[in-house]
Amino acid sequence: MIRFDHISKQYRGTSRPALGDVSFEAQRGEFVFLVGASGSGKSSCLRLILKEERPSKGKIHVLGQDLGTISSRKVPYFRRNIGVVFQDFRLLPNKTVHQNVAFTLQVIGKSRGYIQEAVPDVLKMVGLEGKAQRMPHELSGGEQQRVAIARAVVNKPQILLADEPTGNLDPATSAGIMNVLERINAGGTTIIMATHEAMFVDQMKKRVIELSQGEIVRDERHGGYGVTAAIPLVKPAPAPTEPATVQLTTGVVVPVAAPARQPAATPAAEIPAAVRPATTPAAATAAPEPAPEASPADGKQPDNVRPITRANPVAHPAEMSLAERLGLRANGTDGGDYDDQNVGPVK
Ligand SMILES: Nc1ncnc2c1ncn2[C@@H]1O[C@H](COP(=O)(O)OP(=O)(O)OP(=O)(O)O)[C@@H](O)[C@H]1O
Repeated sequence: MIRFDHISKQYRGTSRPALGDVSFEAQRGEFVFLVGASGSGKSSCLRLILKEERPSKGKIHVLGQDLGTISSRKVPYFRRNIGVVFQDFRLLPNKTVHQNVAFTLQVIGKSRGYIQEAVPDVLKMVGLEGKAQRMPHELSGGEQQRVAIARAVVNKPQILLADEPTGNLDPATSAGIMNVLERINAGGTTIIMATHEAMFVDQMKKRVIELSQGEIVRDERHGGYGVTAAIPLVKPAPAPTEPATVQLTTGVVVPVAAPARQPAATPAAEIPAAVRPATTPAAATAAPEPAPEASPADGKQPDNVRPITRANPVAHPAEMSLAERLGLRANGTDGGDYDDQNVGPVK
């Protein structure tokens, strides 16, 4: 389904490769965690699978196609088989939940009737029934991510790529998102997820590929997070006397109140605003699945929020629109009626 054969990737202007001689194969229906320290090459792998980047060496096959042979004109068609979810949700802020999800289907030319049926179905699946007419700013961070997941899978892609989808969310909200992803995977969708979430990786016992400085250092069938991939939290959550838990659909019970990683010495107040999360997720309370998270009514920043910790923040080309990144339109083509440039976190 996805095969990397001796892939190296060196970005222009850099002195060392982001990926060096990476080979792996993911089978249909697998759930694969990509773990590794910041800058180890996880996002680069996802971008290569999506053909957003080209390898410097080696061959990549996705869904039976050699990506090197797909012309730029055909890339949007290729990407229709791949859903993508980002850490920062990337919803269209001026469109309702329904319109955000319908967007995927409109761009690929589905009929109004099809869209009217498909969107409520997928919103129900992600636990957002009754929220179709809300605007993104009226949703909690977890709910916004559910919208983004609904948008990614409404087209029933064979592969879902998730780049730190819980990176801006507190543990309880993240557990809800992981449940949604597990359900999608149980339906047969292959999921490749880059993450720093030690807790879920440890509990879910899925395949784990660990990268270190662009090389695969571990590929375990039912692995855990490991020690080398850890990055610190901004601020430790208060230690509960009796940890709250959330049960994943696999039956795994995950503690939600305690942080999975080692706390950092830096207090939250000292973290510059620029590296704080762009959203204000709901408080870390154990909510029964699949109830979506409550919106943070008081506007207070929860204690156990992680910053967007990128050692080398790399922006995607500014000129690349949402539709292009979602694989719905060829790079640089006309935006048509879709106002898709104005994307990003809405809180
Ligand atoms: N477009 C780019 N241009 C130059 N260097 C890049 C580019 N994209 C990534 N890199 C570099 O490649 C390396 C791997 O980056 P990548 O984003 O794949 O890591 P990552 O494991 O996803 O990190 P994080 O956990 O922080 O998201 C880093 O050294 C990064 O600086």
